[in-house]
Amino acid sequence: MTTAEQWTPASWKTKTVAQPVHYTGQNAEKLPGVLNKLSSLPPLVTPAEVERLRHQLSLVQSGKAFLLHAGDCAESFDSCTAGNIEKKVGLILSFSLVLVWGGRKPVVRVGRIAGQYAKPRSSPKEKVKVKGENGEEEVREVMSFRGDNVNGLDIKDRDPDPDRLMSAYFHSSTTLNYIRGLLSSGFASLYGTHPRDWSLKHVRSDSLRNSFTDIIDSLSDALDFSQTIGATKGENFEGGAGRGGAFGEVDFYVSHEGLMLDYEEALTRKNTVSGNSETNSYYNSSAHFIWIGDRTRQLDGAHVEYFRGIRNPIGIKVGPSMKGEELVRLVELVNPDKEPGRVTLITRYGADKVETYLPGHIKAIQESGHPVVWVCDPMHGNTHTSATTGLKTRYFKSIITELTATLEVHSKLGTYLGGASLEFTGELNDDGYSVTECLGGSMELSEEELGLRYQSFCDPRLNFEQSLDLAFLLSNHFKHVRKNGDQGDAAFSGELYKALGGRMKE
Ligand SMILES: O=C[C@H](O)[C@H](O)COP(=O)(O)O
Ligand SMILES: C=C(OP(=O)(O)O)C(=O)O
Ligand SMILES: [Mn+2]
Repeated sequence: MTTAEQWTPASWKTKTVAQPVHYTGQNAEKLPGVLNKLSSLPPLVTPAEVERLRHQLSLVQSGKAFLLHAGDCAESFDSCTAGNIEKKVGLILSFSLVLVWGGRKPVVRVGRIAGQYAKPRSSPKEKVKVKGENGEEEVREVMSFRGDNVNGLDIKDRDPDPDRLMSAYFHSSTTLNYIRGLLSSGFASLYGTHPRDWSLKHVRSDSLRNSFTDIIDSLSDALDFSQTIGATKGENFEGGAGRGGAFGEVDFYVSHEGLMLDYEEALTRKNTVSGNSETNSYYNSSAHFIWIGDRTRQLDGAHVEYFRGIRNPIGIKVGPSMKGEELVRLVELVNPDKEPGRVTLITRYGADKVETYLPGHIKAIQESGHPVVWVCDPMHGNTHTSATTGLKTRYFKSIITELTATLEVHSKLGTYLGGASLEFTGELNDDGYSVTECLGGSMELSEEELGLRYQSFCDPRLNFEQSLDLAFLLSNHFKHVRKNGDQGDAAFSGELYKALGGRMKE
């Protein structure tokens, strides 16, 4: 292992790269020119914004705020449209509004947006059915789709092309520019939907609809009241009056998996400014927050080497194969000075595995004395292929069961579940309908309906309605904790939870 002194933005190149992308022929020749250009382009985010998020994450860690990390599994260049960005940001704002209402705590919003273009895959190759020259169907093996900044979804476009890295930069910057514009123009309060506009027509069960209606009524009343007395214009968590947040009206941060290290290195900048950021530190300027995936977190690997040298707050995905001692060594490597707000552990085991793995991970970290933010990703351990359609999907009930189980373990061990990491989207199809990628929820989406509007390029996302179901549940939980002072047991197992398919304890 190299020492801290020997870190450079390029020192990862001396290590083994998991999930590598190989450019060949002319594409390999093009790569240095593309990276050179990327390294001279302006940063997408600034050191001061990154420091602000670090600070807010340290508040999450101490239980004073909650982190909502959410968005697409994989963004695509084609879906970078004004409408889609508005719907995605709108859902994050709506979700966080519901949480703030229940928990009376600030929510730190970090979108999986403006750069989430690279995917690790279970297998580097996949088999696809194509029409042969004589019109007959044949099976061909092609490189798996690795996200728009590597190759294309079209099977004729699977060779990795470095021009896509440049495109990723410009699509990220366009997305970010529009988000900044929206939020400094009053989107959060003026153009985002008001809870009273949320339709509950999709909710199949009458009692569930009544419960949701009650929540929406109380939330809307609270909003109307605070607007009437002008409270929303005053001092708030975002630090400053009115539109004083980092992104205008409210703070909003962007994130992606830091998978393509060539790209991350090219966007790494040494900070020369002093005052509101660390002089001479290296910042990744492609996003406020980047994370290491569960497939690329090897202690002696290239990703950990790159991540340990940047100043940004980072996430680490923690799955069932992580050993307790390995987790501590990893956290030690990326945060030797035990700085609060620097490391967020995103656990993703699968609903049935939480009790087996999470307690050991929590105890190992507790004994090490490392400050971390604990976040639950209830999505990635709960993916399966639907037998009837062959599509990847997730049950809403597994998602909420993983969340409940995680909350309970944290409650028992005296740690704070600081956030949720979700794959969801508010995007609509041309006819105004939500995507159909996950099963269940209050709309009781069935296997037969999965194929109707399956638009994800990688993993299945909760749609607007299913996301609000989850927001109501979490919000209810926080309200319960606020009023009763406990975190686990009854808190997440009431009528709402049962009606939405959560697994009740025996
Ligand atoms: O988003 C996460 C991974 O990229 C994804 O779950 C991998 O999916 P795969 O198993 O289809 O490769
Ligand atoms: C790849 C992802 O997750 P994980 O690394 O946890 O599988 C993801 O968050 O899309
Ligand atoms: Mn995913």
